[in-house]
Order: sequence, then structure tokens, then C-alpha cells
Amino acid sequence: MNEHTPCGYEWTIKLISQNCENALDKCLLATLNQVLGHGSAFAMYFSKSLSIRQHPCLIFNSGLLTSDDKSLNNVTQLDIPELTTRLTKLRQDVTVLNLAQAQVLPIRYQGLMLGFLVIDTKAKPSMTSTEYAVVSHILNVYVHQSATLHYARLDPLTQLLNRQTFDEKVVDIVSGNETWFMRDGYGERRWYMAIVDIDLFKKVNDTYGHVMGDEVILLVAQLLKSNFRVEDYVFRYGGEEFAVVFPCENEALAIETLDRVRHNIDQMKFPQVGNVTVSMGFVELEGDIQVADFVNRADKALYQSKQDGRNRVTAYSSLKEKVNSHQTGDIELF
Ligand SMILES: Nc1nc2c(ncn2[C@@H]2O[C@H](COP(=O)(O)OP(=O)(O)OP(=O)(O)O)[C@@H](O)[C@H]2O)c(=O)[nH]1
Repeated sequence: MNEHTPCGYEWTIKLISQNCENALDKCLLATLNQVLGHGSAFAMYFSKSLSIRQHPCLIFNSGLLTSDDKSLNNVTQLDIPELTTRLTKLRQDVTVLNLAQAQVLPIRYQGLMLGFLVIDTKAKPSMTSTEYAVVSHILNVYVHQSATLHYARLDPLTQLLNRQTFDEKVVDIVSGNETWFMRDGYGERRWYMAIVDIDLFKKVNDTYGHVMGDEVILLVAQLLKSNFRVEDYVFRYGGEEFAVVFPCENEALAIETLDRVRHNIDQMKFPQVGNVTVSMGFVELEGDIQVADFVNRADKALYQSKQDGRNRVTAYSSLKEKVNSHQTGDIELF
């Protein structure tokens, strides 16, 4: 700690200058190692009010672990060994801690306990009060920076991930940087990207006004969110358009998934407006092409769904006429 001021100012600056979650996590680990000495700090973190997907919910000895297990909120120190066992089952690539000899510091955000930091007391028998104060401060800065990153990714109307986050996520997936969330009993899966567009939405606005139009967008967003799984990504791509990026075993199952969602939206009664349908086009995220090209392909399939009468799902692979990869994405935003 000698080369830094005791208040941890330099560490605070480092943490708040991180502009992506992975870099922030690495910075947190490096900072904790500096404060507590290498090999002694292990951070665990999981999210309650913030999106699970946007955070490494747990950082175990530098391995990332995620969980959507809602029952993991409000743990107490006594629950930790059981919690560790349960969480470790979700991913095989994590290190299990011997928690019998550990100090635990809570990580809080706006009064909620989001997680905790576990410090192995075998390597670090005790903390001075200054170390304790600095570590608590660092955790506080970390969680606030994490929240800032998180909210910057959300669309204010729907709380879905926004357009800016879309490109980044697709690049991560295509380049293989996406962290996998393992489910028991699933084989190898591929990633698909669908564009979902509300049909004849102009008429909704013209007939019921923009406020009701926004309400429809919000309800469709909620339906999409609740119809996809924790490992899927739902974005508000633009006005009445959404994008969904999801893993699936094969194209037939991807069609089945999307068609079930389309059907659920078709069955929903929207207040005042009544029936609303959506059209979809989707593509497999495969091959060394630009994000704009994937969008262009999904958009072409979406266009086919509209041409065929709307309220349907079209796979890009089923189109006779393909898109040239040099054509840039020309999807309508508003
Ligand atoms: N209320 C509301 N309307 C929006 C928003 N963003 C875009 N729109 C409207 O959405 C409508 C989209 O209409 P079009 O692109 O003509 O398409 P459509 O009527 O849905 O017809 P198809 O796509 O061919 O089925 C336009 O009238 C936009 O003004 C928004 O955030 N809120």
C-alpha cells in the first residue's frame, strides 16, 4: 500500500476510468491484489437489481461465474458454503474456495446486498483498519462504476439493451469472446440473431396516438424479455424494431423458438389496441463478416416475412436471393 495514498485515490481513478465490465473486473482484482497482497484476495459478486448478464456475477480467484438463481439474494455469511457448492455446479471452470478460513465483506448498492468479497485468511490472516476502509471504498467504487456501465447500456423506454450494445455483443459472440452459460443436458449450440418488427405500427400510432404506440412497444419488449432465456440478449434496435441474439442447437429449433414468441405476441390482447403482430427475420451468426452484414441478412429475411403477409418468421438461409456482403446494413431506425 506504500506507493499509494491511504485513501486509495489512484485506485478510485483507475476503477472509474474503466469503460467495459471485463476491464473493470480485471482492474478490481488487480487493485485488491495490490491492497491485500497477491494471492490473498478473492472477490465474489452477484447481482440482484442489476442485470445478471451485464456483470460477472461472481469472480472466483479470477474465474468468472454467473448465475440466474434468484434465490441467491440476501445471503448471510452462514449460507456461503452451501451457496458456493450450488454456484460451482453451474460452471465447471471455477475454483472452489475453502471458506472455512475466510473474511467476508458485503458488496452493497443502494442498500441492497449484491454480493460479497471473500478474503482467504490463510494467506491474509488479518486486515488493518486502513486496509478494511480502503477495500470497502474500492468495492463501493466498483459497484457504482458497474452500475454506471450497466445503465448506459439500457434503452430508457423498454429497459432492454440498447442499439449501442448490440454491435459490441455480436462482435463478442462472433469472435468467440462470449462467456458461455452452461445448462445441463445441452450439446453444442450455435448463435442466431433475429430482427423483430412490429407490424403496421404506423397505423397504431395514427389510430391511438404515440403514447399508446409507446405502450405497445413497451409491452412487446416485456413479452420478448419474458419469452427468452437468461443467456439470450434482447435489444431495442430502433423505434418499433428489436433484435434478439440467442444460442440454439440448430436452425429448426431456432425457428421453433422464434415462432413460439411470435405466436405469444399474436395471442396477447393489448389494452385499447387489441391485436398486434410481429414479423421476424433471422440469421445464424457464423462466418467472418461485419455486424452490418448480419443485420442486412436478418433484415432481408424480415422483409420477406413482410412480403409474405406479416406475422411470420423467415430464416435468411431459406431465401433464394442472398445479400452481397459488401452491402451495408440499411435497416430503418425510426
Ligand atoms: N410511438 C412510437 N412510434 C414510433 C417510435 N419509433 C418509431 N415509431 C413509428 O413507427 C412507425 C413505423 O412505421 P413503418 O416503418 O411505416 O412501418 P409499419 O407501419 O410498422 O409497417 P410494416 O413494418 O410494413 O409492417 C412510424 O410511424 C414511426 O414514427 C417510438 O419510439 N414510439
